[in-house]
Amino acid sequence: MAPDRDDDPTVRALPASRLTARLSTCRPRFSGRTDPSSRPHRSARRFRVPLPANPLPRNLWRLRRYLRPYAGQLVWLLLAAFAATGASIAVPLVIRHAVDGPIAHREPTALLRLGGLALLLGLAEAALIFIRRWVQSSSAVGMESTIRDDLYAHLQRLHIGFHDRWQSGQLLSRITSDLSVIRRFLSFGLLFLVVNTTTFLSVVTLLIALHWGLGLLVAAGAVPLFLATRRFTRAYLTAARRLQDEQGDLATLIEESAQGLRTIKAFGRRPEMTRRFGVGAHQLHDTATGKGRLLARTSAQFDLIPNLTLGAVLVAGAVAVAHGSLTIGELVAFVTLQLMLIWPIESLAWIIATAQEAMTAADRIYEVLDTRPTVVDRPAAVALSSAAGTGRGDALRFDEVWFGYPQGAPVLRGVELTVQPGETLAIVGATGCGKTTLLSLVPRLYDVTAGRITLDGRDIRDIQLDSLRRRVGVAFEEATLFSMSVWENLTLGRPDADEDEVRAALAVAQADFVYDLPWGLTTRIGEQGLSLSGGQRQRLALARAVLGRPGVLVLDDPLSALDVHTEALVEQALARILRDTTALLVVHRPSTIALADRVALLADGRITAVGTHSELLHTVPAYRSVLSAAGDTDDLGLVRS
Ligand SMILES: Nc1ncnc2c1ncn2[C@@H]1O[C@H](COP(=O)(O)OP(=O)(O)OP(=O)(O)O)[C@@H](O)[C@H]1O
Repeated sequence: MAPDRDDDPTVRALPASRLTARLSTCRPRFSGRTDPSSRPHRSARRFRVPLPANPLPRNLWRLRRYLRPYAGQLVWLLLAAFAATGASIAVPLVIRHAVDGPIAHREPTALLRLGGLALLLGLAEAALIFIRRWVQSSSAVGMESTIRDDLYAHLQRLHIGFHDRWQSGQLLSRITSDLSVIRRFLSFGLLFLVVNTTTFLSVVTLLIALHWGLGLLVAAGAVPLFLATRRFTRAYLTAARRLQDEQGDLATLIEESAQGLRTIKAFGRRPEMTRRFGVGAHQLHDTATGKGRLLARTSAQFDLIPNLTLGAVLVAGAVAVAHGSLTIGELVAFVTLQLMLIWPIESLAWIIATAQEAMTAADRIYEVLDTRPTVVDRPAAVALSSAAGTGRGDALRFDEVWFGYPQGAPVLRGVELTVQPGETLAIVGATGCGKTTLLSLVPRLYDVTAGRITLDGRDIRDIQLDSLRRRVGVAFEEATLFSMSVWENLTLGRPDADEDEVRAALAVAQADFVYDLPWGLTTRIGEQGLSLSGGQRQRLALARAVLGRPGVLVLDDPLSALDVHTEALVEQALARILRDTTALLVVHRPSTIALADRVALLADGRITAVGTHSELLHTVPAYRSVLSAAGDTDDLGLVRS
């Protein structure tokens, strides 16, 4: 049975417009950072997982659970496929009877009957192939979408540390092209493997039954096929993997170029990026060509072997007919049956190639699925009673907190800090000292390496994550907005928020501009909110954080992108919110310190001073120097007064 040519990856040309969608993946790669103090660039961290010495389809086999819901359909599919093969095998046997019977004895009525039977068999085969394809498409697509749902849900569960390490282009390609490779194998490759093997065995058995000597000659063709297959599988697995690695690299490059287009253009780096892309694309082209040639070489051997045996059978068959040990009808049937073996043998290289690609694709998918989330609910974790919106606030305490990123020196080294209920505490420190890191620990984006953080006296790891994150409102300096409506962006953490709450949050963040957007709150904002200015994005992110007045607010320099006038207005409104909320603010600009009741100075991974702004200004020289480095003296004067 011939594989559908459309699904043969070596046959189909890849339109350029579908490049990103089809870009495949590589394993996560990590090369370590040369400078541990610098923020790592995600694409620079790479690690390669070497191919196992004896690659086994273990992970592909693990995917069988996704086949289970389609077991009934698969049975029908196989029955239809086997029946179609049976019908096509029966035709040569009918021809044999026709040649040795009605044709030899000139009996037109019997010939007509046998001709009609052959026609019916042909029609039955066509109908069965249609049924097989119909069932095949629905089960394969359903299976693919279930695996995709699971993978996406798992990615959402995984901790931030995982996403720090993995290039998003790699994840994207796993969830798109790797799954397509697996679908292609499960729906076509596997089916053809089963059907073609069965066809081969049944036809060879029939051939031996027709004439054992000639039959064994055909069966002997399997030996060189087996040897060629062994050589091919090993080499192809390596080539397929290399290609997927390079596709992943290129996908990442395209993704980063698209995201950083403004920077690339502003710095006039277009030619350099084009050159880098050219190098990657060229390498990919060479690897793909090498892989294609490997397949072409093996396919040629697979084409040659059945044709050589066919030639040998014709000569030996003619001799057998001459000696009377074979009738002409038997020889015609023998040769017709043998012709049926050509495609199953020729397609073997394609099937093996598809299987190899599916094996590596399954490996890559399980590299993600097998990663366990490390930031999870403890078994006895409790849900917080909903105090959000009551204005009660919670006491937040950092108790001898240590934290370091993997493969880096500790960023926080025994932080001791208490934020009283309803208090606003500002964290000040030199750039890169760990302020954002400290904030990220509160909603448990990362877990502390040692020590503990408590909320109302309870270790935050003993609080259910969902419940903790509902209580803690967060806005980071880089305001991330999604390709959704303004409303959806605002209510991301509070889908149950009503219109009044949204209006109040927008008022606090001075983000009323959203009502002037073409469709108001239903306006869809572009990818990452790019159609909005930096200040507008920041105000929306702030509104999202304060929506529903969370008990704890964690804000990372929330006003940095605002002009002085808007900043003053936001500060006024925010001050009212902060009055009865426990808040931790990272502050870069001295003017924002006015929002805080107290200030803590973070230096060398520790809190080295805590007090009111004026206390620190007068008594801590390091505080003065951090602030004067961050703002002008007017700002300091403003706060001082
Ligand atoms: N995801 C990460 N993986 C590894 N290291 C990181 C990561 N994020 C930050 N770091 C490192 O941790 C240190 C503290 O970074 P952090 O962003 O917390 O500093 P910061 O005080 O907020 O800086 P800034 O004032 O410039 O915003 C830096 O050395 C940084 O390179």
